[in-house]
Amino acid sequence: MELHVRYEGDDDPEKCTARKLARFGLAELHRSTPATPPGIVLNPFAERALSPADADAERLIALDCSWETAQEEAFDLDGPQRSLPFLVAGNPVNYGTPFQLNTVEAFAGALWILGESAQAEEILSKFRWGETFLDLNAEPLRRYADCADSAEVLDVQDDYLVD
Ligand SMILES: C[S@@+](CC[C@H](N)C(=O)[O-])C[C@H]1O[C@@H](n2cnc3c(N)ncnc32)[C@H](O)[C@@H]1O
Repeated sequence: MELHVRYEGDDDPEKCTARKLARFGLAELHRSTPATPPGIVLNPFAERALSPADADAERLIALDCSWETAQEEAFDLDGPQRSLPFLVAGNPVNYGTPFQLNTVEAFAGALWILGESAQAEEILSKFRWGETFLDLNAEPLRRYADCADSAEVLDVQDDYLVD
C-alpha cells in the first residue's frame, strides 16, 4: 500500500513521524493539496470508519500537521474520507490518548485493519515506541480486521467506549 502525507510542516520537525518515514523511503511527503494524490484520507472527523471493506485502496493519505491546526476543513483532500475507530496512542507525546494518533500510528492502525500487518510492523519498527502501539491495541486491531464493513467496526468500537 502506498503511503502519502499532505505535509503542513507546522509541527516540531525533530519529532515529526511523517518526515522520518519519508527519510526511510516508506512514505512520500506533499507540500500542497493539489500535489497530493487521491487515496483514502485518514480524517478523524470523517463519519465513516475505516474497515476491511476499504482494502482494495491503493493509497492511504494522512495530513501531518499539529493537532491545533487539524480543523475539519484541513482534511479537504481528494478521496474517500475515513476515521479510525477507537485506538490509543503509544507514543510518548500522547501516550494512552484515544483517537489522537500520530501519523505513523494512524498509518499502522489503518494498514492493520486493511490486512497489511507486515507493512504496519515495518513502519513502526523505525520508532523505539512503535511496538507499544501494537501491544496496546492488539485486541481491537484484531477484532476490527475481522469486520466486514464500517458498521461492524463501529459495533466493535462500542465495546471500548466508556459511557
Ligand atoms: C494531526 S497529525 C499529527 C502528526 C504528528 N505531528 C506526527 O509527527 O506524527 C496526525 C494525522 O494522523 C491521522 N490520524 C490521527 N488520528 C486519527 C484518527 N482517529 N482517525 C483518522 N486519522 C487519524 C490524520 O491524518 C491526522 O491528521
